[in-house]
Amino acid sequence: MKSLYLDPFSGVSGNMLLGTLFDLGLNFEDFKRELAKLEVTGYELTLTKTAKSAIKGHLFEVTLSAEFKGHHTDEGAEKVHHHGRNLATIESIINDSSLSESIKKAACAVFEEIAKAEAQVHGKKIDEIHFHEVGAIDSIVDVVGFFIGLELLKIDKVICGTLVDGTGTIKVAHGIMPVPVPAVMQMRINSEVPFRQREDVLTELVTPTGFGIIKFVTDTFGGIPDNLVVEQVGYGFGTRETGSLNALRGCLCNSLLSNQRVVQEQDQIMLIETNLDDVTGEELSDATQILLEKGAKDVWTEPIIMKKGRPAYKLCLLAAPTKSEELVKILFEKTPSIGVRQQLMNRKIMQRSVKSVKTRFGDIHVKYLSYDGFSKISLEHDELVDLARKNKVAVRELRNRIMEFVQNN
Ligand SMILES: O=C([S-])c1cc(C(=O)S)c[n+]([C@@H]2O[C@H](COP(=O)(O)O)[C@@H](O)[C@H]2O)c1
Ligand code: NI
Repeated sequence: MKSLYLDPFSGVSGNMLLGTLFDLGLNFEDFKRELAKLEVTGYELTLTKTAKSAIKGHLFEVTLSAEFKGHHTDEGAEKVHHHGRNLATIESIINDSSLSESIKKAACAVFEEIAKAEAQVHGKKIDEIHFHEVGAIDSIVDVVGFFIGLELLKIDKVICGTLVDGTGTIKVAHGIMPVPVPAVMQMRINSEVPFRQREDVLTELVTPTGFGIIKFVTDTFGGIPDNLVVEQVGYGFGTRETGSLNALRGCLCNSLLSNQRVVQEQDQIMLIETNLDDVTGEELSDATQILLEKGAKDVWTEPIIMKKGRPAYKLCLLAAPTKSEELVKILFEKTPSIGVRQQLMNRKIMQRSVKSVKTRFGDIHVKYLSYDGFSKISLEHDELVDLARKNKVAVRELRNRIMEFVQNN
């Protein structure tokens, strides 16, 4: 399970997102080959490996080819909105391509989000919003390109920290706009995207394209979860001069499972419990999901009968003691609970190391476990199920075959 952690300490834009993916190893040639499936012409891509504030990273830029440059002028707002490509045109360019269905769906959803915001801001209908020539090509490359990048890098999940914008105003083709720019402010309505502004940076750090992508693609907002190991760090530069490092930092993370080695045979764990007689099934499921995402080692519910014969649930979770405060807060926020019980427990655990093993059915993570002279192995179940499906074999049979292979090699 590969996750991309984004740290937008200096905001986010389409080219910063792509620069970051290139710095994390996205291959430029593979990227261009995939992007060509859009069959859009009139642009050139530049990827520069450079350093800013002595930090090395990648700068990704989209420029219009000479024949298109001639047509672009600094038009007024009305003209900008009546020339170029509207949402429907952009969606048909994407949907008529031979890109994967998931890229098409994701890119269209982001364009729809941005166009809706622009329509609201400018008081127009969504189909009246036209991305002018530069903006259209640039945005198509950035939005579609980002999802191509995620697919090529085989990223399963995106986690993002707080978006940091500047303050003040910026000058665009049709006037002066406040920062955060209107389309970004519009997309922030009822969104969970964490956002703050730097008073010392008097320009835009979060662009509509950057915000639209982050809002759609992010699975979880917050810090890097405890169960992830950072395996690679990359920087994608922005083009604005901000007076400090203008970059987006990305970290490729893997679940601890991939390179975990636990040597101690005992530790301490916190058991947190709360009894709930007024919770809905929806709230319970939501709370369970969030607690797991935020680092609980396990979360489960037990049916109980409470005072006055009330059928109820006990929501229980196990967590590292250092995580308990954060998780208790989530329990209070996400359920009707007004009190929780905590017990610090001694835990016995098997020593373990995890290795990726190549088998003729495919790669699988194997856990090697030992305790006081006794040892055993176990296979990562989700991967086993995937391999069973791919190889059209029953899970049980595949487990036996892989276990036999691992034990004999
Ligand atoms: O051209 C228009 S209508 C326009 C609207 C807005 C609003 O917020 S509304 C913002 N901008 C600025 O244009 C550039 C390009 O943005 P991308 O997201 O395409 O990179 C950026 O500075 C926007 O804030 C233009
Ligand atoms: Ni606009």
